[in-house]
Amino acid sequence: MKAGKIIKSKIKQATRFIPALGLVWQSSPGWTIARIILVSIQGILPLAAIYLAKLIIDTVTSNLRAANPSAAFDQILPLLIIAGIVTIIISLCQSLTELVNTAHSQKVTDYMQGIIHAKSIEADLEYYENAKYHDALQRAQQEAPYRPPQILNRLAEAGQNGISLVAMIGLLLSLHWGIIGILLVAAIPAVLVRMKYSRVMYYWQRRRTQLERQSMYLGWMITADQYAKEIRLFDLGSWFSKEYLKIRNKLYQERLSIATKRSIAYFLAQATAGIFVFGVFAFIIYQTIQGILLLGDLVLYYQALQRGQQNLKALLTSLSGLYEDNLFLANLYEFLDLKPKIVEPEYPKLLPQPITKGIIFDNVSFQYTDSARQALKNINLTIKPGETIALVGENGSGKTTLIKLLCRLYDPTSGNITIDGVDLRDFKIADLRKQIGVIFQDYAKYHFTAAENIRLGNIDILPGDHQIRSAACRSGADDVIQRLPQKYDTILGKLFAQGEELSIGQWQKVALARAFLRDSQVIVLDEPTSAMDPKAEYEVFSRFRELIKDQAAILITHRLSTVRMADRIYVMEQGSIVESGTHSELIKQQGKYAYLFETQAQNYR
Ligand SMILES: Nc1ncnc2c1ncn2[C@@H]1O[C@H](COP(=O)(O)OP(=O)(O)OP(=O)(O)O)[C@@H](O)[C@H]1O
Repeated sequence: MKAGKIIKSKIKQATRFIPALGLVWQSSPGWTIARIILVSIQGILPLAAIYLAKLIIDTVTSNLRAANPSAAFDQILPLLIIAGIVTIIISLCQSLTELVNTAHSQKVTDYMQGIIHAKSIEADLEYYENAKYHDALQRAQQEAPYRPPQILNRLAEAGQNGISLVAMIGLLLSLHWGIIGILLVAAIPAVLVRMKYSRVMYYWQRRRTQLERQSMYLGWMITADQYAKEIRLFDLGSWFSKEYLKIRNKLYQERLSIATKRSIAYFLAQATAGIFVFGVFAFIIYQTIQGILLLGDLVLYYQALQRGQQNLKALLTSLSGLYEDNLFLANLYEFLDLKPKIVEPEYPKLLPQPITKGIIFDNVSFQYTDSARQALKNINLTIKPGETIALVGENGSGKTTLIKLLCRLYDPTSGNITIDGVDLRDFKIADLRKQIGVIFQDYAKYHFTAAENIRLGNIDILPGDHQIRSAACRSGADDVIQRLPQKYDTILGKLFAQGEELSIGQWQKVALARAFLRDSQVIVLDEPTSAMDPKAEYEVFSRFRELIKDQAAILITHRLSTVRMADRIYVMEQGSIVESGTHSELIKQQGKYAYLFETQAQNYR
């Protein structure tokens, strides 16, 4: 049983390249066929060229002292014409190959990128917070664009060289059977060297992915706009650059050491092969001098030997390259085989519209993978339809984590979350997320137009829809946008031409408009006004109920003055809810909330 499993997994490993060919085919069937046809023609035509050369030389030799030279030339002329045509076709195929390869490569690259994008979108948020995922993604991105088409090329080359080789072997067998053995023995050491160093490189690359990523990270920081201010003010540029070079140098030394050993081993293998082949050359020349072979035969065998050796070398190179590709394809499949833990239910239930009883957290606990502590402990919490609740608590107390669970970015480790009595895990993920409009404190800044920035909150509405402006009016973003040169058509951020940079508070107003646009039953705002000026913040919170219409709302904020209007306030501490009630109830309790509120209020007196 165990042996059977091992054999099965070995076969799976050895045939990894087959699905990769499927990917190449799917990327562009037309270009794939064109590539195969060209490669096949290029495999056969050189044989024809050699054979024509032999025919021409033999005809010339037999007519050397012909009585009628022009008749002899007439005999040779058709052969010359055919040889010329073959040469032209070979050149044509070479040019077409360049064209086909350029077009096909782009198709495959884009197709593979599409697959990686789809997988990245499907992946759980947890993966993005995990270094191993980033390693796998980096390796997959390295291999995806070129390994699959390379496999196709290698197979085609192997086929091409295989065809030529069979013909050459046929020829050389008529000379001496031992020559084939010599050719094989001569070529094998180089193949073994190549296979060995493919493995060494593969495992080295896997070990070093993280270091490669660290260097990329440093390189990115040096060039990214987010870091430009601090790098200049703290004078970090040269230090980052030095760290970057230190890592690159380490990688360079290690890679060079492997490459040097590989070159030496490869040279020794090739030199051995060369000595064998020269022995065979000597044998052919000796036979010709002895008069056993004709001059045409000498040329034929000489070329057949040379070509045969080249073909065999190329064939074995393709096969060992295939071995290498097969090995490195594991990097791609490792990424493509990642399975999301947040899965769709087999029989999804309809999400209630409207929600009547509410959302209930029932004894929910949660621990991040690889973390020693529980981020949430026995959370019990209710959000009734149309109600506004507030979560307050110190940094790291678990507020954002609670929201991540509500949106099923993670599932609870124990306990459950229900909507009208149905577990969140029983709804289609998209249906659930459609009903929750969330803006996290690290909201996205899209370098698109202002209108698109808001519309991304609900891409089901049309680009020119009046709801975009009305959401902007509710968040205070309209005033900002009206002052931009192209108003709602102005590109935000400085990444693209004619882009206009906003202040942090202005970006936040745009993000808030995105949340208002979402046609959801629940709105979750994680520090929605942290960067806004007091006037803007006042405008949002004094009209909050009106702004969110009949949505249920969850507010996370450290500014306790803004949570007074909440129907219920939950105070969190180290993953637990330690107090809950209305503002006045909590003030009366004289507990944690009252203390925090008093402390903040004192600062304003
Ligand atoms: N992806 C993660 N992996 C592991 N631990 C995490 C992860 N995200 C957060 N944590 C930990 O979980 C705890 C709760 O974090 P959370 O972000 O929910 O806090 P918060 O109350 O929202 O804090 P803040 O007020 O600073 O936004 C913290 O101790 C944090 O270190």
